Amino acid sequence: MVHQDQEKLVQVVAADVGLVAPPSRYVLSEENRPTTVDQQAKLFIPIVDVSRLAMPDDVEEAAKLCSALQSWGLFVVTGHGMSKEFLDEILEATRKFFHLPLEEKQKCGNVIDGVKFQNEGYGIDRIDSDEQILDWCDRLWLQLQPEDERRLQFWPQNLRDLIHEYTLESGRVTMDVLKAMAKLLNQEEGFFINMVGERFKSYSRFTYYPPCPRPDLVNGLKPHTDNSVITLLLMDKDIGGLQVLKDGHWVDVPVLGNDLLVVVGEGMEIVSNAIFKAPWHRVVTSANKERLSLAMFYQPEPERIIGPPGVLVHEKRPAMFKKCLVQTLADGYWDAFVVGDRTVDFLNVRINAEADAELEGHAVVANN
Ligand SMILES: O=C(O)CCC(=O)C(=O)O
Ligand SMILES: [Fe+2]
Repeated sequence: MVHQDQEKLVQVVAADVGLVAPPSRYVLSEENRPTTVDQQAKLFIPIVDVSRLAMPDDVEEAAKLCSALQSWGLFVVTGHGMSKEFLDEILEATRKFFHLPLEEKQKCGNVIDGVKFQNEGYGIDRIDSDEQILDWCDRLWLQLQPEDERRLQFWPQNLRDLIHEYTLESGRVTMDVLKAMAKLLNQEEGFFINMVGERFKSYSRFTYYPPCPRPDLVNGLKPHTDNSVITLLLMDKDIGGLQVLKDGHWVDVPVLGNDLLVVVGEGMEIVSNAIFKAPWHRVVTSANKERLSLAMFYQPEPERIIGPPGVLVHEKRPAMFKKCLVQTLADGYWDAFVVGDRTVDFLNVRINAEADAELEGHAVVANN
């Protein structure tokens, strides 16, 4: 059975004209409210031109990538080769989908026959208990790759061709980033790509954040790290909301226009032996504007066992994680997400946490 509130769309809750405050199910306890931000740091969010990363002699761009990954775990991507028109079309089609009548959207619903919850499809994230504080967002979650495993019945008609094309384009950008990250570690460019395997999985999460009468009381999306090797994020061009935790302070990620954002996921943290770290991030809402985002998550083949590779393990940097089946990480992610934990901690995959803390800022990377 699913939780009784599992089919309660936030968009429907938010549409109540008399609503002056969110229902208690969404209200965070005082200490967890998203009220404090570091106003200065956002000016320093790193920017990397992916088209330059492919140039073997572009030492400057590789150095920027290196510093971005080590200090933030995310960076703004320019030079990705996707046109403004194409990205606008995706965002517009996404907006159109979320503005469809509820019955239309529910044709892609993620609660099957009122009794079974699944990740794939349109709805809200999984509810496990009455105590769980819910996020102020609805989302459409789709599996994109491998292509022969797509379940098109969950793909909205108006988005199908666009999603297909965007999968190809964002896959290209992701592979370029993975190649450049491998080179930073003095490995050949296929190092991470081979680790994810040919039949790697990719998923999209289209998230819709309705306006909230009291943004100070709720999470648009709770603090989390991503279940991916890397995530490629396309965000609303009109309004910000994403925040990243940097050195213990929440920092606003600015509106990026046509630029994308790469976020390191926990999978990368494991396969880089914690040289690259997955940042905590969250989304805050606005009182008068809706917001959209589209995240693409890349994960290794589910039957693979991943762990820190031998070449990145040595006396000074012992293995920071146990070996783990990718499918176990993927399943554990949702249990961890519900309680606001990281998967590697929730599943006890982390070892050598102390060694990791000591090595902070002393990662071994190439200086080419
Ligand atoms: O809405 C956003 O900007 C971020 C979404 C996100 O973090 C996610 O989908 O994992
Ligand atoms: Fe995320």
